[in-house]
Amino acid sequence: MSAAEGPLVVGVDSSTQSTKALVVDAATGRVVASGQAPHSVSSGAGRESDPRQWWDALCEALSQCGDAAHEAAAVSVGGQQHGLVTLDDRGEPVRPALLWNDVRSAPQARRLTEELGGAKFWAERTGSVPAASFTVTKWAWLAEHEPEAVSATKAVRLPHDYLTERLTGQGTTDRGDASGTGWWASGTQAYDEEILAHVGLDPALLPRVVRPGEVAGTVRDSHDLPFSKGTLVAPGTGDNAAAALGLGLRPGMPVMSLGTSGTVYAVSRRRPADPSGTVAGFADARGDWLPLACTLNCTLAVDRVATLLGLDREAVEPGTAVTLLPYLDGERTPNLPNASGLLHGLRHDTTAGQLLQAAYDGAVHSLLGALDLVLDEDADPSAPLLLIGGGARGTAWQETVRRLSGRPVQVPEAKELVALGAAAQAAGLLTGEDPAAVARRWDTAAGPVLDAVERDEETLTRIAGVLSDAAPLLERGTAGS
Ligand SMILES: Nc1ncnc2c1ncn2[C@@H]1O[C@H](COP(=O)(O)OP(=O)(O)O)[C@@H](O)[C@H]1O
Ligand SMILES: O=C(CO)[C@@H](O)[C@H](O)COP(=O)(O)O
Repeated sequence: MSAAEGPLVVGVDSSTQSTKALVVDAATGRVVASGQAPHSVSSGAGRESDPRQWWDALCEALSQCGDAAHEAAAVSVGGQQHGLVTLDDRGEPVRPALLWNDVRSAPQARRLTEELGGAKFWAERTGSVPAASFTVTKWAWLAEHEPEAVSATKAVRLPHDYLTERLTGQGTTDRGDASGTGWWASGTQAYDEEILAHVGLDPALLPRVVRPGEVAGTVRDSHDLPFSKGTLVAPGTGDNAAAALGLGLRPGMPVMSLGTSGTVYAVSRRRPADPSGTVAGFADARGDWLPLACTLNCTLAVDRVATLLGLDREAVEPGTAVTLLPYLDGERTPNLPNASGLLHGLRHDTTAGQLLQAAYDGAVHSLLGALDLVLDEDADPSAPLLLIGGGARGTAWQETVRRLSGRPVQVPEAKELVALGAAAQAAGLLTGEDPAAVARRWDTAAGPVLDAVERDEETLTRIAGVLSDAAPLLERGTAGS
């Protein structure tokens, strides 16, 4: 492989299932080395991971990159959003982190919304109506169920903050990830002392919010760190905000990400505030906004249906009249945290491949229902939908999105847009450039565009009908759940 033309930077994506690291030539965007290592997530009632696993996975992913990682001049960490990391006075996790897809805090989400002025108050104040994913609801759940853990907590972090702090020794976060906590006011762009006081969280336990383009710190002097001492550390951000950087997004360009979570989002110049709660009014990692809707059931849920049917994930068959709402983990969009999966319309002649197609349709329907809401009114409706995340590699996902959206679909050739976005942020620290401009210079969004096909309104209407008719069942949940 030829020598790099510019300094090397490292971008990290610490997502739900694994950590990916890329070593990138800052001059050209060429990926010089890459690594990946998995994490485990608890099953059963909650979704938890030990943050130390993320660190071990980061070190493993970087060791797969070889010497290149040690030569990096700057690094940035993107991470799964919302997770509640509680640290003791030695900086060790008090308990495993409560992840974004843990729905146990749904009652606290409802209660907090009511106690502090309702959905409109929250949307105007923080940009979002808190669902069970938001960190503030997890803190309230912990206070109620494990008060001893709350007493032992001396620092509260998000997943990307935890990793950044292990590199620099300093507690920092950024506006993108802070905006998913529920205790960051989007109007003032600062921690919201009223909300914090309401949930009994001392602001002194929270990390400093580093500004876009500011250095979060430098790598500490310690022999067991995977970088050289003094390497610059960028603010990092949440994984969706990192992917927005990695695509060099401009307002009006819609993205659909298919991973453990499904997300749809776009960059906006206007601060979002959706009192219906469908759209989370996140900040992006630059200075704009990132209205976003997120589902809990995406690739893992559809893969699970394929496994149950004994099928390869691509073995879909057309012509289904079956509706499958794949809410295996409860759901956030629509907001049905107690829901489970639901099947309707099964006949003697239904094939396994049609059932699998119904699972894809159900997962994509939830995301498309929110797409128009995350786009500004003046966005071009014919702009291609950028399809990213692990699922974007799959033909069945691509074709389902194309058929149900009626839009052209662009699949970037670059696989790891979150890690690339983090790398672009690290490169921006070195060159002084806007990270999104860096990504555009690297041409990271380039990839084939699949032409639009006529939108399958019949399927969308059928799914919406089942969803509406089954609402009481989906709200109630199943016995024992
Ligand atoms: N070729 C493929 N076709 C369809 N799905 C895929 C393919 N490769 C990976 N996936 C899916 O991608 C998911 C992982 O995507 P990723 O975006 O890395 O997830 P996360 O960021 O949530 O950890 C897996 O659940 C898997 O189902
Ligand atoms: O909760 C959200 C967004 O609000 C999720 O998108 C998480 O950020 C997890 O992302 P993945 O691990 O699925 O990429």
